[in-house]
Amino acid sequence: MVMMGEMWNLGSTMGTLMLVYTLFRQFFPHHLQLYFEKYFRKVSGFIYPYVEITFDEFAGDFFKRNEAYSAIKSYLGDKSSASAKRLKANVVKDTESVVLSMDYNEEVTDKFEGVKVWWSANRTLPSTQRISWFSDDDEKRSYTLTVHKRHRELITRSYIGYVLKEGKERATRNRRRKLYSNNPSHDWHGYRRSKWSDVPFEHPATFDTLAMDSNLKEEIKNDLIKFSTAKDYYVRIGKAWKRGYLLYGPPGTGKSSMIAAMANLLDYDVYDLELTAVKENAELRRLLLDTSNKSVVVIEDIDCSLDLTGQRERNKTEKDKKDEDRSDPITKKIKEDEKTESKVTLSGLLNCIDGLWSSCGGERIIVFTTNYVEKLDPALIRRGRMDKHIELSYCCFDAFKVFAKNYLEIDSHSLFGEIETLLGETEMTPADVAENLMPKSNNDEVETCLSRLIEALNDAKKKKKAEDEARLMAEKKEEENKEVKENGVATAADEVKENGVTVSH
Ligand SMILES: Nc1ncnc2c1ncn2[C@@H]1O[C@H](COP(=O)(O)OP(=O)(O)OP(=O)(O)O)[C@@H](O)[C@H]1O
Repeated sequence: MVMMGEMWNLGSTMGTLMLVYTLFRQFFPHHLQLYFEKYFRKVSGFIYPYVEITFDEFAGDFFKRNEAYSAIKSYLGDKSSASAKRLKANVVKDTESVVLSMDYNEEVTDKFEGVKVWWSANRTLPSTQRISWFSDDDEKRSYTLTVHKRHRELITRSYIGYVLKEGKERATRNRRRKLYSNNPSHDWHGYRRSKWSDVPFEHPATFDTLAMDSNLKEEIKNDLIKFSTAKDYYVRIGKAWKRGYLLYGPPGTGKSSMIAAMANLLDYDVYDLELTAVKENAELRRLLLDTSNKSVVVIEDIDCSLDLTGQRERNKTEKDKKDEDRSDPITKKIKEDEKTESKVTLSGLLNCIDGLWSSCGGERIIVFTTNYVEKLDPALIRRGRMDKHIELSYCCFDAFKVFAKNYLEIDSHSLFGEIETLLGETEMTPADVAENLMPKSNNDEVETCLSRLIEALNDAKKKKKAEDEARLMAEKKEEENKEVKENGVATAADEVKENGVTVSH
């Protein structure tokens, strides 16, 4: 009877425990499970050892490390949503899809061919932490994979490869293109380091919206498409899979728009490199190495950056000087750093480009733009470095037709003839043509817009005529002065000859 009572007690205790466990599982299923598993692993680890494999963001081969880390991040992001249900989601392209990522200190489980593995995301902050508004440059991130020792072979041989492949595919599917720019930031010690920061790349320009000569447009499009699909070709001829474009022409002729159209056509990221914000060649190299495959690296107004005179000393006001005196040592260091001249040199830039181009695996395009091509050092733009030189010039009739189609939705109009003639006689940039064509109010009819453009073109024509006349006058005057001078000298010389007098000037 007593035995029965004891068994009953034991049974009811077990039953209660089971009930509590089930309720716990019901309300905190994931956390509880992971909690038990984690401690079970720790305890049983003495008998059945587990192995841990760590994937650091900045470890190993320079080009591969980021790729592997990113692939794991993207793979685990989806797993995290499935198991942890604690989502850190970024909405991509107006909720078309979401990109998920794993939280730090979160643990995610996965199964591969019946073998269970545990992943955790870790973050190590620098040892000397302080409250600062500076970026967290020294932060180290990694993923750790834990698996039972007896499955080590399977995991290292097959599973990791599978994760990297899957992760890359997911990342490509969820890819959200970015526009990177290099901003000077400061590490924990106050030293300046230029680093990339990004925003979503959403420039709407495409080759359809680009107003330019249609043959040239086709040629550039074909060139880009050929390049982007020519991996095998580049391998065969033993050259790095890179292409350089030099875009030149007056301001407002569409150089920036063309870069956006290129990136949109190829689905590439854009890195807008501000050379004057780069302190030295080593930093430039680091920035360039830190660009991803499938990217367009842009250096705008290369003529202005390439004197590489970042050495534009700011005129200090009295207030600046006082503030400087009062500031703490680190702020002082930052201010001194800001004043430091950019030591990037032409040869440094060329070495970086050529070095980067020959050592990176993936496809990259580099674009230089300038308003003054004649100012550039030939070494910088020689073929092989800048493979294609593209002149973007004043608006031609072909370009105008693109604007008319896009802005006014017309292919022809009775005023087109007049516009064609005027465009041939003037030099108006596409930016100005676009501005005149754009309807200024809801009541603006097509005819109003075209007439406004005709008026602007007529004004530009008159202005050009006046300028041409003034130039001719100036040239004529100069010619006359020259003649007078020459004649004067000749007369004086004749007189000297005749009188036998030597005149010294
Ligand atoms: N060829 C073009 N096709 C379509 N739009 C153009 C073109 N050229 C200029 N535009 C329009 O004019 C504006 C200025 O053009 P954009 O910035 O591309 O010129 P840019 O040559 O890069 O000028 P800058 O040398 O001053 O940087 C853009 O907003 C764009 O809409």
